[in-house]
Amino acid sequence: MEHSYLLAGPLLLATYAWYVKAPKISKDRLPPIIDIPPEDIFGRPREAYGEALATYGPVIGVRRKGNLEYIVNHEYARYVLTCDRLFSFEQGSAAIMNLQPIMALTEGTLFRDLQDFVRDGIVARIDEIVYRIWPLFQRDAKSFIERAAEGIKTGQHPSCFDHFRGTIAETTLILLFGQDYVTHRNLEVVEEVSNGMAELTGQYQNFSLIGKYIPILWIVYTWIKVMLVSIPFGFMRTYGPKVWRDIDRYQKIATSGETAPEDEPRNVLYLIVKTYAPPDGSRIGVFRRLYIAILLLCLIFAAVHTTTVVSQWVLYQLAVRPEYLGPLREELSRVMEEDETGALRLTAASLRESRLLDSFIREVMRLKGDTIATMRYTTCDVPLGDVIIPKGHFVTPMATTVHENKEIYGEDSREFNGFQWAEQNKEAVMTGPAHIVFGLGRFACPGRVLAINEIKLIVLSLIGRATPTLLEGKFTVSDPLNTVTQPPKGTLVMVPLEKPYL
Ligand code: HEM
Repeated sequence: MEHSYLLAGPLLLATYAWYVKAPKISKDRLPPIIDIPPEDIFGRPREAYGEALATYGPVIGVRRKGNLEYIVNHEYARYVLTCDRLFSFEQGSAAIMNLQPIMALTEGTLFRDLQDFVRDGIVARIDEIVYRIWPLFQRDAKSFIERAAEGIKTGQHPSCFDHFRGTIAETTLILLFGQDYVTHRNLEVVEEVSNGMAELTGQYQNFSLIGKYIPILWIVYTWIKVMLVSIPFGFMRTYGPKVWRDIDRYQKIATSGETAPEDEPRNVLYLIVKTYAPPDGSRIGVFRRLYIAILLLCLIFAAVHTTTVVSQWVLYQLAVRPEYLGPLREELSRVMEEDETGALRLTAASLRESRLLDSFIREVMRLKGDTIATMRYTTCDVPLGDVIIPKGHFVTPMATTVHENKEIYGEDSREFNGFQWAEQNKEAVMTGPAHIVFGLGRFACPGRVLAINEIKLIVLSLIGRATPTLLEGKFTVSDPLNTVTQPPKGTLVMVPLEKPYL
């Protein structure tokens, strides 16, 4: 063939591409790839992954929703979650939540910025926040119990999840933007955004056949629906003009030097504007404003959905364990404080004192069956014991092996013991190598202090007025692979107390 030497270039290129792509790790050092059928992954993940780990060793590879994921058991959970140099939180979380385009646009700073704003804008002010939000929880608990009492007569039971998602949405709105944003439409949009982001990040993917079997199609569809329709036409249209004006207003307040720190607006948007105000006095630019919108959207999503879900797990567990109600109500009467008018209320100090409830919440979170909840991504080939996980892959600890580890929790590790953590001084917000509900290490959930306080407010304001029961006497797990963002399935019925505590 004439000029056959011309083929040499493409051939060399192909050989080079093959060399680069081909794993440089010898086959016997790669973790075993285990074929777990999708129906087991989605239907009985704890057992399916647990059996595979027990049979093939502490690190296995499993294909799920189009990705090869490496799963580790309790032995390596701490190492994987805390060694950021080898296992990237940012890349893992962005990819698993379908947020890579946003990460690319924000040059990877998104998660660190979220951490900082939650820490400085929320956690540092938790006492004042609880004082501010207690009346909302009181109001909504009261109205829920009235609706529940009506429901007992008519058989139309109100949804506790929807009701308190509204309360948490309102709290979030106040904390992020301030009281003057609280309108019916704005609240609806917060809930829509929270739902939209939940869809975008795959929280309902396990319920959809396309999501399970043709994940790429599902991702493209939800991206278009949420990013091109819900967010621009919902969030941007409703909040955009006011947020734009407030950024200008806040920038003036932050840079004028005329406002005393105690008179500055006390919301996260102000803190963000103050942080990003250019030192030369110029206006915050359009791209920075877009980034601020992304931060706020992520915070809405992180703050509303998961907390509401966990509050439901706690209430459903209380409904099937009525023996815990007496001590918890006693604790409620003990920790309530009198305000300046003599009325009883819960404060941040009362919530810190609610040690039994704190312990109960920790136990519910430990045993609710989280499986794949925290994600990392290898930044290089990483040796783990006898195997090497190749660069550029997802790695996740199987949370059930951590939370039910017999070496730590004893032979009865799956037995529910609601008050054990009060005796052991382990608070619900404390993370550790044997408790990874909020993740672990530098990127552990920054909002957990707020979340636990909100859950306590919901539970105490309800059990002080009524007794939780379940219509069918039991609940089921709606998505066994996703207990973090899916509430249990069942009908919660609150039976009003004759003599309420509140
Ligand atoms: C019970 C409720 C909640 C649960 C179970 C939860 C759980 C988690 C988990 C597992 C992570 C990943 C940690 C890791 O991979 O190591 C995370 C991250 C995060 N959470 Fe939460 N979370 C909750 C509530 C909240 C709330 C109320 C907020 C905000 C106020 C929040 C803000 C965040 C943020 C911003 C991140 C990303 C971490 C970062 O930027 O470094 N979370 N959460």
